[in-house]
Amino acid sequence: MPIETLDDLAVQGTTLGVRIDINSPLTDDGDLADDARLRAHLDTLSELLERDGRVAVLAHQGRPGGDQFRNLRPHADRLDELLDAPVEYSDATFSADARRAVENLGDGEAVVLENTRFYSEEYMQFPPERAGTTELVDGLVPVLDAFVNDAFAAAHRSQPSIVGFPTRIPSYAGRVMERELDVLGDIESTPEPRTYVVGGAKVPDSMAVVESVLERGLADDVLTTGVVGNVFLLADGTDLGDASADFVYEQGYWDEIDRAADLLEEYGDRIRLPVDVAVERDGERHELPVDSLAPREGEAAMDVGTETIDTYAGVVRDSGTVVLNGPAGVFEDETFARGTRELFETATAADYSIVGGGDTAAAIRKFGIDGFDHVSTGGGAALNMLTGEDLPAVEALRD
Ligand SMILES: Nc1ncnc2c1ncn2[C@@H]1O[C@H](COP(=O)(O)OP(=O)(O)O)[C@@H](O)[C@H]1O
Ligand SMILES: O=C(OP(=O)(O)O)[C@H](O)COP(=O)(O)O
Repeated sequence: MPIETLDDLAVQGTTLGVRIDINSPLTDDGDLADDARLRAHLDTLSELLERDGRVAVLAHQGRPGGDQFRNLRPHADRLDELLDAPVEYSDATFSADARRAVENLGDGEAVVLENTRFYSEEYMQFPPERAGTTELVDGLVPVLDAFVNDAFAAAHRSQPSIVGFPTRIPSYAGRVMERELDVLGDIESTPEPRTYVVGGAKVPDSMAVVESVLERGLADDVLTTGVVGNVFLLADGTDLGDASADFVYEQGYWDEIDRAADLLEEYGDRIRLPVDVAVERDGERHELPVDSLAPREGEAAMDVGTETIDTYAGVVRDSGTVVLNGPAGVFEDETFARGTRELFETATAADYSIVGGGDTAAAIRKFGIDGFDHVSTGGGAALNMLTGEDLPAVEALRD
């Protein structure tokens, strides 16, 4: 069944729940460090407001327990600056206060409701029917006429605010969702050979994708960087030192080492591991080859090393298609930004390049890199889509 879009929605005077993904890097003070994801949704939001809709924005920020798990006030303030319409902030998500804030909207006005993940069920995965009976959905449905899902970056999560509303009220894809589905829908026709560069810190997501693209023969090469690369190195028997291993353990990713070992056994010829890594020693970047690693106490692998960058860059340059998700190191710290900056720059040289992810997009903007064929708002979502997997958000809009 085709998905309905904003072209199919009579917007004027209707109250819309609009799920967007403005999950962004924050400063230590909780301010926005990058607003790329907010800007990405401006088309959808301004269109709905110009068409005299009443917009209740739903969004998440961070993960429970993480240092990026904060309220959405800075996001609301920034949207208020960026949009040509009044945007209020409500510190409630689905309570009577939230409903009041939504009911008080006039035509062409918006309110940003509080971080959906402040509510515990929102961080669980449910089948759509069950998601449609959660408190969040139940609480808001009485004050909404329709739902718009523009949160492509969270489309791989079967969470209440993503898949619940379409079981209850008419639902539509926003402009970001529509564009991403168009561009990413057809990976099998992109030029070969295809190289997937996976990095960043969301190891289970990356592992699932690596498994899928190798199994389906979509990837000719998988280049591992970031924490993902560290996990593969640990799986390969490299002693990365306690600091790197503790980091993986603290994130709860210990099982991923076994998974990486299985993947190396089955597809080792197509998976590349870093041959050197960078640690901080005496306040400076210090590179260590992995075959003679001697990290000292407290030294964690924070970036891929120069030899790895050069080898990977060669593979990337010769690729027909490069799909890239996740920074190669702790790019926020200039000492460890080299791997990310150089690999990302090289990726623009491939015949066809797709990059995605919140932090990935932030890194691209930080380093001023352009020339990618498509910069997706989603990281995990884009990769999932590129594996041919169904995205729960899209299935929910279809049903
Ligand atoms: N070796 C590393 N050790 C610790 N953190 C890392 C390392 N490499 C990358 N990171 C971190 O990964 C984070 C981004 O990961 P992720 O959220 O998976 O990316 P994206 O949002 O693009 O999908 C960044 O904050 C970066 O500092
Ligand atoms: O940042 C996101 O995904 P990404 O890191 O894959 O780009 C989305 O907001 C989804 O967040 P989640 O991975 O905590 O569910």
